[in-house]
Amino acid sequence: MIQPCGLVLAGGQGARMDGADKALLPLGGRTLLDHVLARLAPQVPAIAISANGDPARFARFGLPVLPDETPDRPGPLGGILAGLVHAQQTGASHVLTVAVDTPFFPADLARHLPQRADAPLLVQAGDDPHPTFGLWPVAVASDLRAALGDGLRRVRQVSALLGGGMLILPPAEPDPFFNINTPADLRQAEARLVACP
Ligand SMILES: Nc1nc2c(ncn2[C@@H]2O[C@H](COP(=O)(O)OP(=O)(O)OP(=O)(O)O)[C@@H](O)[C@H]2O)c(=O)[nH]1
Repeated sequence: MIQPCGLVLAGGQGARMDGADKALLPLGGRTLLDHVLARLAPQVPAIAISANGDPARFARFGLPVLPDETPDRPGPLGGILAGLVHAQQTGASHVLTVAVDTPFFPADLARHLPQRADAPLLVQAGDDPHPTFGLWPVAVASDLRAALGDGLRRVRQVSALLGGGMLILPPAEPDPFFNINTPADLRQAEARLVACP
């Protein structure tokens, strides 16, 4: 059975959130990163945080903070590549990525992982793809680096290039993959927490 290293994608510009560091935004008295780590920790043997900038802001979490491998090219792929390099160094075979702005993601996500995966598998719930959630074999690190060097930026595009597929989950209500991009999304998430604490 695959025992992936968990990787929280926590970089980005937060442009739709007025430039806020989304990982540290408060939701129900805890940060988004607290929520996501609490969901992920029971599902994987180890976790790292993927983000550029000063790692000291995440010091209290006591986890490795990985700068993007390609900081000059924004987007999750540079973070995923950093996660693959880190996982390789720790002896893990795969990385399971989750997005810090998606605090209600399934608490049983890892239960849906296959017995083996030689190419990336991106999560899809029903008909909706969620490419920041995925299972990546560390063996694709050099091909991913090459794809980034060729200027590719979209997770789905690169996954397809690497022979990847989809990890299909059943759709659920309320949507576990509701993600927080704007102040209005954050208010909606607060209301959801109040309705189902
Ligand atoms: N490590 C890393 N993660 C990223 C980067 N860009 C986005 N992410 C993460 O990928 C997920 C989806 O990010 P988006 O909402 O598309 O982008 P964003 O930059 O956070 O927000 P916007 O600027 O409003 O688009 C979030 O979990 C982000 O933290 C990046 O350059 N590096």
